[in-house]
Amino acid sequence: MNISTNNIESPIRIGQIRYTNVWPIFYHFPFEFFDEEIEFVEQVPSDLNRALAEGNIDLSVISSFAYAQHADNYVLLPNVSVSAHSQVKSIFLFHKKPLEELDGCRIALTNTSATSVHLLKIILERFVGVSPDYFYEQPDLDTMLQEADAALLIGDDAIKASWGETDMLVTDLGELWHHYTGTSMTFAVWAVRKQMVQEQPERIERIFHAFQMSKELSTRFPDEVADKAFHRIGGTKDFWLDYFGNLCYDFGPEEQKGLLKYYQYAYELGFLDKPVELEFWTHKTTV
Ligand SMILES: C=C(O[C@@H]1C=C(C(=O)O)C=C[C@H]1O)C(=O)O
Repeated sequence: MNISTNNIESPIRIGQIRYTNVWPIFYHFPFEFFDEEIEFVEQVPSDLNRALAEGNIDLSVISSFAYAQHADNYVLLPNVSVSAHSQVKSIFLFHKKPLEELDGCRIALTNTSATSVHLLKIILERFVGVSPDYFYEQPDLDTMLQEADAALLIGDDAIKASWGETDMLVTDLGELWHHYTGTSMTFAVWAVRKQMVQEQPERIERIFHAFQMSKELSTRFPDEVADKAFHRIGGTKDFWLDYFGNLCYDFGPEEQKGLLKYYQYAYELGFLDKPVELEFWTHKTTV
């Protein structure tokens, strides 16, 4: 398909999460076909969630929880997500005591997340049966644990903290969710403001295909992305091959089922105002 064009509209502002987990979807993005039509904004998930809600960006990878909060205003790009069928390997609770003993204890939550903080609350309240006191903090493990019995980190902060010496218990939230529900978990989705779909349908279609192209190339040639991660972030190339290979970037029926289960629990526990359905962009989308 031809994804280049000439036009005079203002650029579409696209949000990119500042963590390695999204690299496969951005690494081979064909910027050369877009020239000055798009602008990339790189931030942590909580900032992108806010920027998309406020209309400061038009299309973004965001926390799946943030999609649920604004589902009326967004459509989802199909066939792309950041999901895990069990272990996610970059969303960890570091804790000084077993989960069952965290009732009434203080838990520090990274201020960069929306999905994982609610996932933790759902799991602890609904499945483990404890009610800790939560507070938000910058993602620095040492500082967090000075004031808390447990700390939740996501993304590269979690990966780097897991490489350090720690006498803590370390729990992978993707694995724990799978243990209790038997389903996968979707942490991030690609959402577009409906207004943008209405104003620039043709560009959204080309951007969708560009992301799909990047995803396909990264899957076919995993070495390149793993190599870049190894040089930029550290660890070993094998670590990153395993990390990217373990994450699921699809958004098919299985991943949707897991996410809808999460939304249902979030609604039942009062974290969401109303039940949520998934609405996908198609090239025929009208709003
Ligand atoms: C897999 C991850 O998924 C992420 C978790 C998010 C959240 O908790 O809100 C948001 C986007 C993703 O970056 C990760 O950060 O490690």
